[in-house]
Amino acid sequence: MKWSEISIHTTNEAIEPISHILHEAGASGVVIEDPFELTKEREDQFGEIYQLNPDDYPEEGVIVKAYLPVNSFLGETVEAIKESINNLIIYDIDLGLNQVTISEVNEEEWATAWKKYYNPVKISEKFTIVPTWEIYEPVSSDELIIELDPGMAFGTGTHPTTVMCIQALERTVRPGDRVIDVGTGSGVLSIAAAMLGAEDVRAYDLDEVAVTSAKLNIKLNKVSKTVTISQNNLLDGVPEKSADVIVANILAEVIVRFTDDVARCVKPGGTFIASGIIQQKKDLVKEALVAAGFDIIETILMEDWVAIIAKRI
Ligand SMILES: C[S@@+](CC[C@H](N)C(=O)[O-])C[C@H]1O[C@@H](n2cnc3c(N)ncnc32)[C@H](O)[C@@H]1O
Repeated sequence: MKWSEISIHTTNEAIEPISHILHEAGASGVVIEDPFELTKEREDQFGEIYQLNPDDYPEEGVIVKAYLPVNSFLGETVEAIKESINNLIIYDIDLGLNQVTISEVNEEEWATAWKKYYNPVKISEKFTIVPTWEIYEPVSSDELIIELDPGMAFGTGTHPTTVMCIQALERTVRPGDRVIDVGTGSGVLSIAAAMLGAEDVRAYDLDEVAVTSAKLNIKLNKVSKTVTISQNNLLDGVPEKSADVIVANILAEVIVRFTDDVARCVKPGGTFIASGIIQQKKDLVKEALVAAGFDIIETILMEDWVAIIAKRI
């Protein structure tokens, strides 16, 4: 397996939570480079004094390093790590410089390096995800094919959090439904909803890169008549009771912050599909959903991730 090195220049205070985030993201092990180590005198096992190379250490703060497996969703893993680290500000943790770098390949090469690990993959009963640069012959006539080039946006369609959303959409969306996709990334969930017969799909993302990527993919999959993409913060400004189904593959911390808004925007009897939740945060999200007026219908697990299907009372 190939590994990519991720380094985060941060503070002593953030070592513990960042190490935790890296472990949760599947890092093989975490190394801390703290300049304090340079001031200690060390003896090796033969009694000789040895010195560390100061070039390996930052002048200020610490560097937390870890290795991540190179696979088709490496880009998504790195984006999720960055997002989780940025979220630590909510807990008043000083992140210092908060510089995240990926080594071995530079950022530009890295944006395309994952492509060779990204192949056509059947991710649910109906859907197969096909990268735009691959030639794919459908296996059956009722197979639904989503062609994707996520670029730098999250959403190759193969990440467990996305796969669970697509499987849940497949069981939930009925022809004629109005669907809202919060945090659309590459647009993959909106495309799936449109292909399942939704009449109107609104896709929102805060990130401009995601909006551009989603627009391209919507066009590519010929669902522009059904899907509208806008740059928007969560459900800000969305009219009440405007959706039969709302789907959000976003972090647990973000989901709990906007469950009341989801309850406002979904019709009574409508469905909320929440994903991007790590196992440990499952109960936190369930409690927030129940408090906002939802019944929990189903909890789906895939690897360390959880998706929750909830119905508006
Ligand atoms: C985990 S990705 C999911 C992408 C895609 N929906 C999927 O399932 O593969 C989360 C997306 O949410 C977006 N996002 C994060 N915070 C947001 C916010 N406050 N409002 C809208 N979008 C947000 C990110 O830019 C990112 O594209």
